Amino acid sequence: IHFDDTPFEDVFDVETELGSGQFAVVRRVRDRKTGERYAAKFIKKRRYATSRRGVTRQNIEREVRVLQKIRGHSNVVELRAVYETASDVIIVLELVSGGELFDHVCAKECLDEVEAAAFVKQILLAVRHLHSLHVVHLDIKPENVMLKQRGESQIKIIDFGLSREIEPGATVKDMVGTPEFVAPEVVNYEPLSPATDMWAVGVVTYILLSGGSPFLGDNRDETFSNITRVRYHFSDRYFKNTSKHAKDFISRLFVRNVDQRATVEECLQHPWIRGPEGNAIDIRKASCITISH
Ligand SMILES: Cc1ccnnc1
Repeated sequence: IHFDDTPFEDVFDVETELGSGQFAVVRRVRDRKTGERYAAKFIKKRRYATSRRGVTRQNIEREVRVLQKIRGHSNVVELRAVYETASDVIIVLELVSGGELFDHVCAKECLDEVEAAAFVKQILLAVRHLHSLHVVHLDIKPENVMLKQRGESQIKIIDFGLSREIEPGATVKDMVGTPEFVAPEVVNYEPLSPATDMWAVGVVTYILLSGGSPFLGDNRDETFSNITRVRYHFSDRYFKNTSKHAKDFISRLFVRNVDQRATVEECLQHPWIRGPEGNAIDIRKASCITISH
């Protein structure tokens, strides 16, 4: 990828803001020469070691290293270039403009199993790609999954700000992630692993099928207590007509013991994903192609 010293402003016109976080803002930019549009993530650099503002160089370099390592999968956002100014590091990414999966779900309140399974299958394919490279995402949630194009079914995981490389056998302990999506080992400050991502896939699946969050409490401590006690249920209101395959898929992920929790491979082999639901979008796509002849 690009690392030469051409100033960012000489190459791109900055257009609209796409999103912002604690120390980063994502803006849509346009390459003046080619007209191509990208998403540029401006990460504020930490000025002094003692400061709590901005991101440390170590963490910025980790995100760039992960993005470089995982390039080349259709469900993972593509890194295009990295620039640096006095105050920011600018990560130029492929533009994913279909909106958040979260908004797509909200628009429908919840999805039918066919559509949910097709989205979950793509998330599993992206997670399998990460885990095969010994990368764990550690912040899988609907806000970090976007539709490539509006009205299409291809999704991309877009944010790797908390991701890290975990070599097999190495242990990482950190209190990272978004409370309602974190696994018991995160709450208990025990070693994190690829299994930590799989718990989050369970939470996303539960939300896609019901519109509700399985462990969310009235406050952070209650949420954490629900998680460590694996306290959730399939309310009849949303799960009465949900297949037993879908419920079994989720139950295999909400397992406190990381050694017994389903892996990404086991999830991809699960009947709910391999069954008609998991492939329905492909079938539907295939059928609409035949219809359009
Ligand atoms: C927010 C975002 C991030 C990456 N690519 N497109 C959009």
